[in-house]
Amino acid sequence: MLRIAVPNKGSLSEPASEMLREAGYRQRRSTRELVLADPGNGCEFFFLRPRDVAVYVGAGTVHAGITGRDLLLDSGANAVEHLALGFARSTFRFAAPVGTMREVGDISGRRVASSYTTLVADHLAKQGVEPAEVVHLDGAVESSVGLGVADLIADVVETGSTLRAAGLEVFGEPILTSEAVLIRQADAVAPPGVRTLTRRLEGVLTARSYVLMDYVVPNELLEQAVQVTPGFESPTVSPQHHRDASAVRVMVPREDTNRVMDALHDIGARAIIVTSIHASRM
Ligand SMILES: Nc1ncnc2c1ncn2[C@@H]1O[C@H](COP(=O)(O)OP(=O)(O)OP(=O)(O)O)[C@@H](O)[C@H]1O
Ligand SMILES: O=P(O)(O)OC[C@H]1O[C@H](OP(=O)(O)OP(=O)(O)O)[C@H](O)[C@@H]1O
Ligand SMILES: [Mg+2]
Repeated sequence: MLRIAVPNKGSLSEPASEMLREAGYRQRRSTRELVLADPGNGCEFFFLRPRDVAVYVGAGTVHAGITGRDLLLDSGANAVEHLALGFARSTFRFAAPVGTMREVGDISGRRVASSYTTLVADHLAKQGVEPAEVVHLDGAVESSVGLGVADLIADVVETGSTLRAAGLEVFGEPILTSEAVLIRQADAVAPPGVRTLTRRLEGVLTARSYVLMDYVVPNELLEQAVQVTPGFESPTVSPQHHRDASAVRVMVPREDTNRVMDALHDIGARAIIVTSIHASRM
């Protein structure tokens, strides 16, 4: 039985379960359930605190798990990133009261508050910067400067609105860009179940980021049209029965859909139809 750890709370929890559901796995109905068997897929899901996922995966008591890249790096666990999952995207940054700090060197001799103290201490050590102290807080880190326990913070930034409300601004280069990731134990060969899980999640990522495009184009314009829609390897081209034209079917990045339709129409393609992909195995 494959054991998979899934965040039970916070920003990662809902989208992680949604992605697993899309990949064909059973997911819990109530947030009170902490373990869920999915015998049809030979899996068991453990709903754990997002911060603890890497600890279990690193110890080898579960085979894989979903967590944030930032949480994985902060954990120091014997686990590695296996597949980036494209949700809960954020940056991890230093921030200080507006107009007070410009670069990472300004942190020397200052107190930095964070929920990710290992990540911050490692980063500063690599930069050769010695803070006075790295203060560990559980959350609401933006309030720590106003309340006088730190001079600056290092925290997750998405829109930046929490920072602004606290009178803080980011400075220096981003420490990290993070997103949800599938992780597995370091230096262990992934069991077959993890390979299936990975393929299924990759299938969801493809279905989310590509559409299927069909169009009809006169044969003398086919090469021009195919240059606009090269697909993954090569588009599928079928002859039209009554005309000197071809029907083309090809995958197109979802974000390019309208630009590509306009370009095809300008070339002379017609009957351009876009379909969402429900599931895929590439
Ligand atoms: N506003 C946000 N936008 C995107 N990702 C976020 C945001 N806040 C936290 N994350 C990501 O979620 C993960 C943090 O998990 P955590 O359990 O702290 O979630 P949370 O949303 O902060 O919940 P809580 O603070 O209630 O425990 C990290 O990978 C972090 O990068
Ligand atoms: O840039 P923004 O869009 O404002 O988002 C970033 C904020 O979201 C998270 O906080 P969360 O709500 O998880 O509270 P926490 O600090 O208690 O974890 C994170 O810790 C930041 O505070
Ligand atoms: Mg949080």
